[in-house]
Amino acid sequence: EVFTALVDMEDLLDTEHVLIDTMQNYLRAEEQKIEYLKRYIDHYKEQHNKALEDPQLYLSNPINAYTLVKRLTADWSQVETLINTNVNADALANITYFKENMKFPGDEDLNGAAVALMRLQDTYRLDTSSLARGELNGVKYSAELNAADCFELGRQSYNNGDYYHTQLWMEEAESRLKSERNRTVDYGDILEYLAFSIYKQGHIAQALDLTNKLLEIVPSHSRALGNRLYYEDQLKELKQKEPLKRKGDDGTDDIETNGVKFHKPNYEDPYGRDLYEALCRGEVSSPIEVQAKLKCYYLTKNHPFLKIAPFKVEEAHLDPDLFIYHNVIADSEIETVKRLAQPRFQRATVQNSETGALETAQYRISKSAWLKEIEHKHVADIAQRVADMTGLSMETAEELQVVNYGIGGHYDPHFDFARREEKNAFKNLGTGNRIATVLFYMSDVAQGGATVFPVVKTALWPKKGTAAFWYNLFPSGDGDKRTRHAACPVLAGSKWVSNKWIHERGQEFLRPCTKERPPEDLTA
Ligand SMILES: O=C(O)CCC(=O)C(=O)O
Ligand SMILES: [Fe+2]
Repeated sequence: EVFTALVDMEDLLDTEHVLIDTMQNYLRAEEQKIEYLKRYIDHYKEQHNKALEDPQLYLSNPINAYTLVKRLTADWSQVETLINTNVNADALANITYFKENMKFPGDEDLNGAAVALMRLQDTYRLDTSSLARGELNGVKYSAELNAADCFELGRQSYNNGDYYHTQLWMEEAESRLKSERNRTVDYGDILEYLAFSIYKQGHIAQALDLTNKLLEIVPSHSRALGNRLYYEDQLKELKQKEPLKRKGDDGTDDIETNGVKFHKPNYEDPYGRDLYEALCRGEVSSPIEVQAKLKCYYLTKNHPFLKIAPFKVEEAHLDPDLFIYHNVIADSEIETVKRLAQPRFQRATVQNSETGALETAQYRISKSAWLKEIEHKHVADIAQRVADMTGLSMETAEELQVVNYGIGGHYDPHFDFARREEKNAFKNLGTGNRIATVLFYMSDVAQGGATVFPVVKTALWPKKGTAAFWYNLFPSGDGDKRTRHAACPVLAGSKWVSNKWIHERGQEFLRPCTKERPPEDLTA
């Protein structure tokens, strides 16, 4: 699939270019064919009308007698040949060839791109109409969506069983359709999807109203007729039951009405979705007393060279410590890393915590590749810099991972270390767990794409050339649950990062371990 990384999408523009050319050539050939046929018919008509003025006189002329026969034999066979010429055969052959030889998105891509849009809509609370106008948080980026585009987004959501977004997008399609002079989609189709998605969310009376509206337009619509009876029956049944049921007294925050859940956001649960999304929107931060203790400083230890060119370090959180290093990767290094990684990009995988197998998942959408130090001086320099930044040994560190996130690309909250109960691949490496993470930001991101730490309510915003650094483990070797973090969906722009995962072995003297165990509720 191509939608998972923005760089791969660039190839699609080449594909589109070729398709436009093909279409244009085809159209030109069709037009020429029509042009020839028109010329023949003009000629036929002219001669025919002349003959009709005085048929006998016309035919008494041997030339005319001859041309009449010719028109109906030789000329006519040329007309037939022309009519039979398949100008589209060439075009079709071309298209088949391109489909095999160029990068073409498939249904999976269309679905992935639609799901990504829905994720953005939810995370960033984008209102459907603004999105349809091509606006993201008040910034206009693109052309508008027409009714058919909105309808397709609704249809994709419907196929995914996501009736909430089906309703939003079908309603948008309906409102857009009203102002379209050349209607791009059938109103009846919209109503049908709308009615069913509303029914699926538990609003039977409303679904019935919409179905009746559809039947006013298409009285013989057989599915609608069937649905009307069904909805009427359901309503009768429901009337006999208790109409309202309130949940929420049992400790959950969801209120239920006729089987439909209304969600009341909870920004206090560090493992909940609401806090994560609020952090992505930049609406939540750590308490002001916590922020007041944060400092910026120059780091000069770890390497003699740092006395001359120290690292600029900014504390983003203390205990657990999260550091930002400014200007630690050069543009030229970034270019090298991107250039080497891109041809090797694979859809990023995650480890199944039960089986230990690597697999793709909806909760991590990006493309990634791994680079070895021997491949390029710049890759080796970056590893050395990580050693200088952290004071840790790179002996057992993983290769440099390079990542690009596409439309709505993200990585849901996770730990970088392997938890106690996890079957993990690190065991076989014999290098211990991932003691620390260094994450380089290799691009600015226009909107979205923060790295967020819900437990400590901290968001790091990507800035090209900076890097984040934190320890995943306590000195005891226990995983620090407070380091749980996520990559928020990219709303606009392209996000490139690379990371170096540093392992335990080799750090015994650099970060001595302690026997003292942290409290049980902070470890995993
Ligand atoms: O891209 C980011 O901001 C974070 C990525 C991350 O957490 C990871 O790759 O483990
Ligand atoms: Fe991570």
